[in-house]
Amino acid sequence: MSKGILLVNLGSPDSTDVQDVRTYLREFLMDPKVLDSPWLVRKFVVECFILPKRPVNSAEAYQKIWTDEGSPLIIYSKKLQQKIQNKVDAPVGLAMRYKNPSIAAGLQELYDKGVREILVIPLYPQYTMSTTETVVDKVMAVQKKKFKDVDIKFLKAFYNHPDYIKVLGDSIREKLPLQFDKLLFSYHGIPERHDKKAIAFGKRNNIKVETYRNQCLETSRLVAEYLGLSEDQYHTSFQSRLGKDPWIQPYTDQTIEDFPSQGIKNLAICTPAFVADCLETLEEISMEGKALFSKAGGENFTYIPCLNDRNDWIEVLVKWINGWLNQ
Ligand SMILES: C=CC1=C(C)c2cc3[nH]c(cc4nc(cc5[nH]c(cc1n2)c(C)c5CCC(=O)O)C(CCC(=O)O)=C4C)c(C)c3C=C
Ligand SMILES: [Fe+2]
Ligand SMILES: [Fe+2]
Repeated sequence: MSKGILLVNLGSPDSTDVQDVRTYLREFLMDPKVLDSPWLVRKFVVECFILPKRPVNSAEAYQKIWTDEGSPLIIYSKKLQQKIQNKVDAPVGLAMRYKNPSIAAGLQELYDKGVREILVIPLYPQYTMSTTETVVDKVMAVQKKKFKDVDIKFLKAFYNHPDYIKVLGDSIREKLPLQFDKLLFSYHGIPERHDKKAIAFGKRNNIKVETYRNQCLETSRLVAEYLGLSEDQYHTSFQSRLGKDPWIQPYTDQTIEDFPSQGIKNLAICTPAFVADCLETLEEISMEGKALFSKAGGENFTYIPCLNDRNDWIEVLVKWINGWLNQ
């Protein structure tokens, strides 16, 4: 049976127009694995409280990072796909969980090439319901509807995989200034409730489930160990919270604001929940985070880019893919 690969990332709006941002946010936030309240409550909250105003602010934020070629997240994901395609002997597709290119289109393209066995690679190092799980749900729903004769496997979360830790560590070492007071690992946050649900699921099914927060802490610990950093040289925090519910802590914005008063004036920051630079890294951290730090009295702020299309990252993905292709 012919094998193929589907890389899946989160997705971006089709353009920075408010209306395109609104449709993107509607699809994203109506996902029950993202806003996990009952459908009617979710619909009410999204349509009445979020969609009237947020798309205007989000569109403005997207305009700051958008390039002539489009959204950085999509551009880096396409580069990743092309570079991997040049190195593996099987079709490599690309899809986004929200908006375009859709998961249905990605699967269709592979199907049209005769592929009947697919390895889906959710481009998220850490597993949680709003990352890997929603990709699995969507792929399986489309498979059930349109591609019943296709066998699908998923790459596991790789937050602690030695190959990933090595490339992440190397990418950080290359950009880490000689003098820095703290290296901050800032991960996308999630509501605390999502981790509690994961724990409850583990207990019900008598299996060990690592919370998303613990996976993030473990990524930081392993990278720090790889780089030979002591505990007081690095810290972990969580960004991008939405709504009034408690999200996993500590929060990145508060952490950045508090650092200068603790004598941390030279800050380096990396964002390992994202394999590709995107709105959350380029605008929220590299621009807004830097401004917050400087306003609070910080002096030097170094943003360390995501893995994007680095050659060593491509080599790792190619190694994992070949491992599956040669099974
Ligand atoms: C990397 C992991 C991510 C997790 C976990 C995650 C959870 C999560 N996100 C929202 C709400 C929003 N996130 C937004 C942007 C965004 N989120 C991720 C990744 C994760 N999200 C990425 C890569 C991006 C950037 C996309 C891009 O086009 O560059 C946005 C949109 C922007 C905005 O309006 O702020 C929202 C909204 C929730 C509620 C959530 C967990 C429940
Ligand atoms: Fe998000
Ligand atoms: Fe954000």
